[in-house]
Amino acid sequence: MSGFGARLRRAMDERGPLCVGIDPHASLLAEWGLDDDVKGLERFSRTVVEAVADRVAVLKPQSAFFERFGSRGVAVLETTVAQAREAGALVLMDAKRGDIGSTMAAYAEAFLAPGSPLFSDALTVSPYLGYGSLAPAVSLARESGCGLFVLALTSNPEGGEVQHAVRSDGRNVAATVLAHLAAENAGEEPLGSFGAVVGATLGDLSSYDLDMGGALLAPGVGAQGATAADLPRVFGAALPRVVPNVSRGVLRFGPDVKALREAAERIAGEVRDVVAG
Ligand SMILES: O=c1ccn([C@@H]2O[C@H](COP(=O)(O)O)[C@@H](O)[C@H]2O)c(=O)[nH]1
Repeated sequence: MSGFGARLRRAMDERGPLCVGIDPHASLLAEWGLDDDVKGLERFSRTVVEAVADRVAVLKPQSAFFERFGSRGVAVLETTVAQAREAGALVLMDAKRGDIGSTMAAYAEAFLAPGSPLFSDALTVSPYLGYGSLAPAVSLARESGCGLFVLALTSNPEGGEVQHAVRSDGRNVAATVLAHLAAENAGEEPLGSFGAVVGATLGDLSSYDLDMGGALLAPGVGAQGATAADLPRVFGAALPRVVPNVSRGVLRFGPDVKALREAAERIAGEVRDVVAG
């Protein structure tokens, strides 16, 4: 199996760069006419996989919405990951794990060790216990051919108080995370396996060096107010490495499989157009 960066590049080239989120909010379950229980969760997730897993590059289950139901919700998450991978999508597990190194090693095994029930192509992680605390996840990802997406500049307005904080060397925290990622990806072609999460909602990011060799997961398109048309202004020359994420902006069209598919294809088309210039 080739490394995650190479697989992601291939998927983006073949299918377009869109990532669709599987976020079974209680409000969406209700809108879909489903009960807010494990059966509703299972039906919701299976429907999203059926609608888009054979056509988008990446599916991103949001672990929180599955964990909400305890072990039975996590069992649905396991099945969802397996079904999505089987249908040909790369699965990015959005669990935003981050802890001291020894505990981080266990989180990494949960999601990135081949054969683990939640084995995924990539995992979102938080560097806010110090970038070095992620080392066990970086090394297991390398061994397993998986990827990481490290929170750098998140899409929420509260993120700036931590991420824009300026260090004693004059560089801010987010720029430091991006510099660590550039080092991880050095020499990896055509795309490094260590991506950054950078919100599509953030406006002009030209003061940051986004040329860090990996993909930029860009949440915020749709329900958080960003559009495909914003992407060139936000990401500039890094645009060909951007993987925009849309969750509610697609999911609100369910439960009809055709309507979900059309919504994803419409946004994928808009993204393709802006990337093509
Ligand atoms: O900075 C971040 C990091 C992660 N997310 C996650 O992406 C989706 C966004 O969902 P929408 O419905 O498209 O708003 C969700 O799972 C978040 O936890 C993010 O929004 N921002």
